[in-house]
Amino acid sequence: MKFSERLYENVLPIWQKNHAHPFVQGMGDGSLDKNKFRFYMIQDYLYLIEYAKVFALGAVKATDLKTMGKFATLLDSTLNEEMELHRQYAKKFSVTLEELEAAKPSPTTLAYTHYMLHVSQNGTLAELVAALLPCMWSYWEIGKDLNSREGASEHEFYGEWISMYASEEFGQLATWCIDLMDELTGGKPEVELEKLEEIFLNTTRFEYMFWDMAFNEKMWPTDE
Ligand SMILES: Cc1ncc(CO)c(N)n1
Repeated sequence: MKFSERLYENVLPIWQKNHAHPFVQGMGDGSLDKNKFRFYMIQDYLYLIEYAKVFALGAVKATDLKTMGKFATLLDSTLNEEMELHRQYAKKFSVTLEELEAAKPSPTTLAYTHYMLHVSQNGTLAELVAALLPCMWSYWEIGKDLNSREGASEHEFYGEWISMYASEEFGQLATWCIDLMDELTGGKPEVELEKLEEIFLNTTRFEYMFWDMAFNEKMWPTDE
């Protein structure tokens, strides 16, 4: 069994919870409250600023030019394509770019991005890939799932989100990361694989928490 298949099997129950989450379901059937989506979009923008740095660190840790180039592509597509989607949504909500960048991260956004950056800065390239893989892979799975629903990708508001994450291009980037995970783990001892499994599980858990945070528009409980 490929290591990526083992990772997938391990977290499948959590991914099923992601797909069933009312935030995700609401994007699929178009019923999601736009204020919840607005909250999500701002937090996701802050998330992506930090996430992009993980790709930059991937380029630093890569040991060959091909891998380095691919991380550069991922960095570019995050900053200039994926975040452009968010900027377009922000426009629809009359949120300015200044407001977007000056927004404050929620505890979940802060915890998730700091965990990813901590692993990426202190760990091996395989650990960095284990941390970022659930992000790309689970969004692609959710995108494809929602895209398969009648009319979902044409929805006047959530259609663009669905089309981006279900796209061939996003899928190819996710597939590249899956293959890289398998390449980097070939012949690795079980103790190392278990460490990677735990990192993958942790960011998978954070993915679920991110949907939940957005649905509940959850900031610091101390400010409530
Ligand atoms: C929280 C989160 N995870 C993954 C992605 C996909 O890049 C995203 N945009 N946001």
